[in-house]
Amino acid sequence: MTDPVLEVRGLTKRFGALVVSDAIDLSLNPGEIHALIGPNGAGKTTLIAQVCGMLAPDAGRIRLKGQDVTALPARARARRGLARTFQISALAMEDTVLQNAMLGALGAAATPWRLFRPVLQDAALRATAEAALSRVGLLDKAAVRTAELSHGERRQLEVAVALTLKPAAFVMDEPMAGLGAEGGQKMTALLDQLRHEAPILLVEHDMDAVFALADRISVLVYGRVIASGPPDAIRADAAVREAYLGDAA
Ligand SMILES: Nc1ncnc2c1ncn2[C@@H]1O[C@H](COP(=O)(O)OP(=O)(O)OP(=O)(O)O)[C@@H](O)[C@H]1O
Repeated sequence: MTDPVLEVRGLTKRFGALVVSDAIDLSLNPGEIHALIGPNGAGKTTLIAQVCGMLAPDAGRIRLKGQDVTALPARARARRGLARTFQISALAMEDTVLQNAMLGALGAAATPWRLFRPVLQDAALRATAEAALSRVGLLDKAAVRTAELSHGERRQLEVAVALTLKPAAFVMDEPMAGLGAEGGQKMTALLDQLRHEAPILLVEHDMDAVFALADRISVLVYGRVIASGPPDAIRADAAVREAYLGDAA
């Protein structure tokens, strides 16, 4: 069996008496989209925050590419290839699409001497940025000011910036939020392709997208994973239907 790219074992987090992550086990394998679903307040955001290093767990371990990263801050995890998108948008609206992608690529290549060079003339950075833009279908907008992009296009650009980091794993927080039907379809098609670049841990409320995309789904209720498996098994799971999906599945 292939080793998981990302592995969570026994992750536990309490806020006072409230157990928000209750001994959670979770893995992300190469090439897969693993969706994390659950009702509001189930603890998805808190779990993701611990995985990415914004919040320290009370107990448990997190491994990235086999290395224990539990004690590392978010930036160090990002440098090791954990790419989080969508929750925090860091796009510079006055810069062009290409400039945003190049600044992302610069972060990935971060060596201090680069700061003394005219960054935007750096051919290697430019090539990395253009490849990422092409991957998400935005290369024809490279010269456009980011403020002029549609909401959906900005989301595509956020994916491109994450791609310039040459990620080992993506953590995506509600990529479909705020996208209309057309934007949602585009994003679904993009994620479908991206899983081959790096596996995706996907938190998403849009059940159509989740069931269309996920190789595996884990269902979180009151901080516990109550079921984990392929979409068909989750759809048929009596406990999941009762706790969460209702008639939606
Ligand atoms: N800093 C905090 N202090 C105390 N309680 C918190 C804190 N952060 C979150 N919680 C509580 O932990 C629980 C889980 O919240 P979390 O935001 O992780 O759920 P979620 O599944 O992401 O929900 P949603 O789908 O609405 O985003 C909630 O009951 C929330 O009120």
